[in-house]
Amino acid sequence: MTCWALLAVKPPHLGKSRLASVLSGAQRERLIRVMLARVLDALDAAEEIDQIAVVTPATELLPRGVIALDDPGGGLNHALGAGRRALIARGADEVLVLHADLPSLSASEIDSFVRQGRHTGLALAPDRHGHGTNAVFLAGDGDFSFRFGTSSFTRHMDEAAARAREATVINLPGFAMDIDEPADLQHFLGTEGSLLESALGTEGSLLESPLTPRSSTRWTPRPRNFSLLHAVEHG
Ligand SMILES: Nc1nc2c(ncn2[C@@H]2O[C@H](COP(=O)(O)OP(=O)(O)OP(=O)(O)O)[C@@H](O)[C@H]2O)c(=O)[nH]1
Ligand SMILES: O=C(O)[C@H](O)COP(=O)(O)O
Repeated sequence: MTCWALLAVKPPHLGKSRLASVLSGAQRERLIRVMLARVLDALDAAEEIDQIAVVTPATELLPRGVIALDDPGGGLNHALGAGRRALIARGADEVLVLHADLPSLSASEIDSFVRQGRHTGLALAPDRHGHGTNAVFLAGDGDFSFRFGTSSFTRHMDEAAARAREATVINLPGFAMDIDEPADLQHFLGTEGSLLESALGTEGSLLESPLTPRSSTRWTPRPRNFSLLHAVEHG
């Protein structure tokens, strides 16, 4: 059984536009790079993942050993569909499609997702709101059209039903917490940040002020004891 992970990443200067109200362009690019690196590290450490491929024109983002796939154009769903077919042609028995903006995803969660997904051969990870989809596990080479975009979780469930496939819905914290909107970043800081503060014995200090829109006061991440923000601020 060969399981490939498949991601899609557009050029970083075009990404995370919904965070433009709280992060500068340079900060958004660094956030994209840091989150991608975290996801790739977790995939690398996962026992159930044999290979990793990324559909992207930004091959400079990828560490050695990660396969870059050409982006055929036509948007995310088309890119992932083409990527999955390319992996099946290379011998993949299973493909785990996941997003690159899951900063708290762990190797053990990836293993758990794949193992649970094998029960029905199709698994979906909803985001924490239950609206988006952050990962899709597919066993075999049966057709499945990716439906990322607005209300993608419902649309993926509909796609499963249309294909007469039973979807296993898996809720794991690292798969649920993607960073799309300023509120997601705030939420992430409120969980991971406070955990870190607790470990450092500095409870309460990291979150004393909420994210502030850049239009009024430029939000300056305080990187003191939070590695993700440190990387976003300092590269
Ligand atoms: N290769 C490739 N990746 C894409 C494409 N569209 C989106 N992506 C990637 O798919 C993931 C989800 O995409 P989006 O939610 O549209 O973009 P985002 O950068 O996360 O955020 P916004 O700009 O705020 O929408 C991100 O990793 C994107 O880089 C595409 O056409 N080609
Ligand atoms: O379908 C979705 O859930 C989104 O398009 C996925 O991308 P995002 O969570 O990064 O917006």
